[in-house]
Amino acid sequence: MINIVLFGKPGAGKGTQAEFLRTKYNLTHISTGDIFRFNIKNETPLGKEAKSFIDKGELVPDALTIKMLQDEVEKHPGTAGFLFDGFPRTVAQADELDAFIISKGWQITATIGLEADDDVLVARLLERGKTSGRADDQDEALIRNRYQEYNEKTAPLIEYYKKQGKYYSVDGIGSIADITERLSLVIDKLN
Ligand SMILES: Nc1ncnc2c1ncn2[C@@H]1O[C@H](COP(=O)(O)OP(=O)(O)O)[C@@H](O)[C@H]1O
Repeated sequence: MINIVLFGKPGAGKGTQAEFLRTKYNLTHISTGDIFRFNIKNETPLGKEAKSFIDKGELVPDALTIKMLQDEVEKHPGTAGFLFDGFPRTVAQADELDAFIISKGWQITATIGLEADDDVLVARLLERGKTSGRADDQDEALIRNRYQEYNEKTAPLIEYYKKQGKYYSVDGIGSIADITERLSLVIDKLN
């Protein structure tokens, strides 16, 4: 069992890289952003609740997000491991994830942060917004708000995982293939 948290600011490339890593290491990919978007599209009660926060560039409240994550994990018994993408995003979520994973007799193997400058990332998001249909990528004010949320609530997780000796940083600037290679180098050394 190998459980990896893919970490990074909005636009850092988590989703793109998760696609490759999922296949390469046979992991179950859980993207909280994708699950929220799926629920919003299908107008489920969870989607309706999450939408009001996402539309403002705010984080969805912890209780809702944590419950959703746990439900998703429970859907995959017998998996070789999980690739968490977009979760945890707050210290409370990280605490809950630790407790939940430990209650299953597992552990978080590593947190890998994809690092890049804000200017590069904002440009990437605006570019993505032209084709993704994601409203939160089309408005620079919303993007800035997501960075503020990141800086206040998510950035402290770097120290959180460093203290546990589980934080690995990877340069997120370069070709997609180069970055996959950098991530693979980290993952291959874990076992
Ligand atoms: N773990 C989480 N906790 C709270 N809100 C979340 C979480 N994951 C996703 N969201 C919400 O869904 C939005 C989109 O998520 P995601 O696609 O992962 O974003 P990004 O491209 O900004 O990294 C976030 O801006 C946030 O509102």
